[in-house]
Amino acid sequence: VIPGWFSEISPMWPGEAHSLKVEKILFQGKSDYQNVMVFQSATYGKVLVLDGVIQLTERDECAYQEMITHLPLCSIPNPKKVLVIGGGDGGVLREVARHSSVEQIDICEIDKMVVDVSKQYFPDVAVGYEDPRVTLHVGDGVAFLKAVTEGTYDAIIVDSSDPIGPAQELFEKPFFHSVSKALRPGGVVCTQAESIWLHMHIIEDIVANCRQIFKGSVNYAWTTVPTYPSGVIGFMLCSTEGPSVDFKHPINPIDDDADKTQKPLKFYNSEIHSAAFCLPSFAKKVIDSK
Ligand SMILES: NCCCCCc1nc2ccccc2[nH]1
Repeated sequence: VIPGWFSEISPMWPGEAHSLKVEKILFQGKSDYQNVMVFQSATYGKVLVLDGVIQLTERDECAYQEMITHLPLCSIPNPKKVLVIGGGDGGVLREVARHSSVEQIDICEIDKMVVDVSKQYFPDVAVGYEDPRVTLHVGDGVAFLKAVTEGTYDAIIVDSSDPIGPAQELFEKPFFHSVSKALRPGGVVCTQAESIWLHMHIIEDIVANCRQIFKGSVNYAWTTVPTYPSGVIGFMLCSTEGPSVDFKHPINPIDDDADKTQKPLKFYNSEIHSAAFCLPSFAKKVIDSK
């Protein structure tokens, strides 16, 4: 360990580790589910770390939060009821709130400490909780979805950490099945779907499961997030049988929809929406063949 530096060492990305220069450790705790740490970095603002894995930094969180939210919500007309699984930092809530058609935002986060730490150290991210449409459920997303009435939601966003730890079940087939049942016909789901450089096997399994369960569209998109391993992270976009969804061409462009009281978008726009679905050949070969 180099003094003054945090290195993201994990068996999920063997032989490599992204490092950030640490100015000051601001919080360290252990919840019922994971170790939670916040530190002030030298160049990426404050950083949230769960079990040694970087979850967000103030400097680049906009890329991930905006893409995971607007890729699904800009692909359907008038989303009204939205569910967020995970995402305890509140950043996805902040982005969902930009859509004036949305009437109800439910969030189910398993770890209360993540919510409390985000509100204390990342106010510009946790601002999402202030929207009156938001209801927070602290609990396991798997159990929450089992209790949801069929066809309730227009969109579900699964903002999970990685498959090692509390989020493991959110990458498995039964969970995708319960997501499908909770969505209306032509409803959409967007999940955190790892890195094409590091996790092609995980992605292969997710795509195969999604194609079996979601009878609408199934697409993989990706974006750049400098502080995630390999500097990229992907998203699984799926729709249920019903009114067709073309994820690659946004029909509900947020560019002008943005609510004036909120800060402008830093990353997402309709061009980068379409570009996100362009894949390198090694990934296309696996994803399009499943
Ligand atoms: N190794 C890539 C990890 C991606 C993590 C995405 C993410 N960031 C989060 C912050 C708080 C709660 C859930 C979260 N999920």
